Amino acid sequence: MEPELPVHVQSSYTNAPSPTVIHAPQTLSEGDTEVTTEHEHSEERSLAITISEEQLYAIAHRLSIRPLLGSAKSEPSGQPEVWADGRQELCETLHYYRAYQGACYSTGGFVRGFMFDKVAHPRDYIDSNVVISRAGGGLTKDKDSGEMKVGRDQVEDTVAQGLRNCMNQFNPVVIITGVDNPHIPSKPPHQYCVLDYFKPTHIWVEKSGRSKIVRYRFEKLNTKKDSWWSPTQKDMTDSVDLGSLPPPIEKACETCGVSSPQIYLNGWMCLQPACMLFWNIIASDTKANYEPDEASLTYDPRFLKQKTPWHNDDHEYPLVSNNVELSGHCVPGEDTSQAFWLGMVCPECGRCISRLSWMGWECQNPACGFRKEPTHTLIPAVSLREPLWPLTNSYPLSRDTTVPSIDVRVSFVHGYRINRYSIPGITGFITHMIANKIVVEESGGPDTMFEELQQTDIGLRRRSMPNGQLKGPNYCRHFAVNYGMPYKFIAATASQSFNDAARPITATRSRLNWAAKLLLALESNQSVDDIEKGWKEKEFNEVLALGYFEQQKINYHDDGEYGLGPTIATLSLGAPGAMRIRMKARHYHGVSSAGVYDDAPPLPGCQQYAARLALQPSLDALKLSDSRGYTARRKEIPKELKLKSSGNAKDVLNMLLGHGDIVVMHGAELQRYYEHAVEHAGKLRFALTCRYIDPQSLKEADKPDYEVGPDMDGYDGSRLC
Ligand SMILES: O=C(O)CCC(=O)C(=O)O
Repeated sequence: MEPELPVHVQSSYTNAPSPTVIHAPQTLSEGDTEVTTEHEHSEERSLAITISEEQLYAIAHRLSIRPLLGSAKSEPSGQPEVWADGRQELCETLHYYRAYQGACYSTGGFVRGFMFDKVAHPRDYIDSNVVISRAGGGLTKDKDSGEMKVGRDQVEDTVAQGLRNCMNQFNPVVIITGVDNPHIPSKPPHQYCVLDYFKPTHIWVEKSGRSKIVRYRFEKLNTKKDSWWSPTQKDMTDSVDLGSLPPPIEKACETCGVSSPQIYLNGWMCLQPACMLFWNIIASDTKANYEPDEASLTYDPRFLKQKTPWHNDDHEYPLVSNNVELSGHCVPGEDTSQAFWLGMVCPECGRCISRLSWMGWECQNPACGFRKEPTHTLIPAVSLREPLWPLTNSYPLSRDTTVPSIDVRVSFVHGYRINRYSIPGITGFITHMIANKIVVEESGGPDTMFEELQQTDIGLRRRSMPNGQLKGPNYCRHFAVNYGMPYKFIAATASQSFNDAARPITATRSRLNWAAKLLLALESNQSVDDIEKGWKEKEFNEVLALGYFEQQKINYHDDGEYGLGPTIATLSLGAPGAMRIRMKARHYHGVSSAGVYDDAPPLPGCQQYAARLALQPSLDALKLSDSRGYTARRKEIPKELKLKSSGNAKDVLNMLLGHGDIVVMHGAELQRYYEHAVEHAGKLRFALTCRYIDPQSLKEADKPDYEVGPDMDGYDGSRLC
């Protein structure tokens, strides 16, 4: 049976300090004795509102009717001003929601935004103006039903404290709904839709099953504005205006003396979790106390529909973040600052758009063609000079730091200081070639390359990560483009031919071929010419160019994919980057995430090195003689040696990569056991890395449809003395 359409209960009882106009709810008769409130205003008729319990139940019933739920929900009456199809684009774009995980985003002690999606509590509630939700966390999967159930007691945490700060200081928070939110009254048109600013009004503790849960109530800040999410086919929840009913009952507990509001019509309960009477109703006749039957709990409409006055009621705060407007002055670094790679809200369709292209934003909504390409102001290479570390024609000073076990050998060749590092237990080396003034100012060298890369579109884009954990598309943070042999680096990168490449790409290939030969010659006490022949056969045939705006970085990774040559070289251009090297967690701890001992030989510097080294021969022997015993032993060792599997190894080497510096890593073991990460503190940096990729290692489908010819640039460092 279709529910009867409600009579609208209109306007405006509030507990506001300002004079209040009361209109009696038309459905309610006067003269009942249950609840009576009196309000006066000089020009309004003084009126006593009385509501019987029966009438309250009738209203509560209407408020709880949701005629259409699930896929049958009605369309929303409006469209969200801001929306997103993925979590990353949402969090990169909105200043009030940067929580990649979890429901709440808070910063500096204040909650800024909440996302309510699939995981909801049955007593959660959303209408056009009020949201009631359970605090996040503490849910576990029920073994039988597979449903998420409350598994442990919740207590007020930092989120609740952040909400209390908002309540005390009148900071509204933004609420966002996910498409799977079961309580949103209409069908959200997109994966994530921003509702509006809300006032947190109440935080309290209840019981659900055997556990305590923390709950929040929010009220829309600007009730004059239409709520786009109210359904076109009106439901009953909006039949009562906020503040049109008498205020909720508030009572002090006989036992603990603390006051609590009445949330449910079933009866008043003390909401102090430490009180003996917590979550107990006291029967009016017998005075016996009892816990309510959860299924029968019915919101008290006076609690639900109260209006909480705030000084900034009905104020408008922006839902759109980051307009990314340039100042109008030509400021180097302005258009590569953080704001210029964060997302922007499409001014045409409201979608949060991540900046995926080096050139600018392109709205990914197929129905919208919006693009924005800010003008780039050149960052001159001379502006990279650091006054406290003057660049001279002498051999540069080093700013690299290591742990004591790392061996460093220093030499000075062709205008570079060459810091050669070796790591105990690892065959191979890491070399940092630190450029002096002659190197960076060489004609066509680093200074020119840095400026050319800013003036040419080399095809840099943020690449998608197919195995990302976030809902919707996932992208690397930095921009990348690959030239020459195709290389799958974290994310698949469409490659381009050297034939069409901008000069800095081919010049880098040639310079890094020379640098690698130089270092290998130094290693083996040979001349570069001696090295030449062997090298030429497997010279670098790929350049991966990475571009980083302010605050973009590359996290720890290795370059040890199948088919790569043993030598990898990177030219760093622009802002100085910090390259950090550490042992991979698996080798450091010696334990897989499943708690099984990793049988790779231990390396100096790992957890329990001596003990692990001592047991290695017997483990190796067991592996050959008794595979069952070997498997069992690998499960025992972590407990026996008390190996922890959490956390990461400390960095063993930290190199400060200046403009024009080169890093060469040589040796497969280095990539197998160690990983590296780079971040920089400036406005713009490029890293151009060369590898040899064995064409035979590529699947037929991955082979390029162009020829990757030899390095013809012939750079030989001869202009560097
Ligand atoms: O210098 C950089 O930015 C890092 C380059 C890098 O690690 C890589 O291309 O694998």
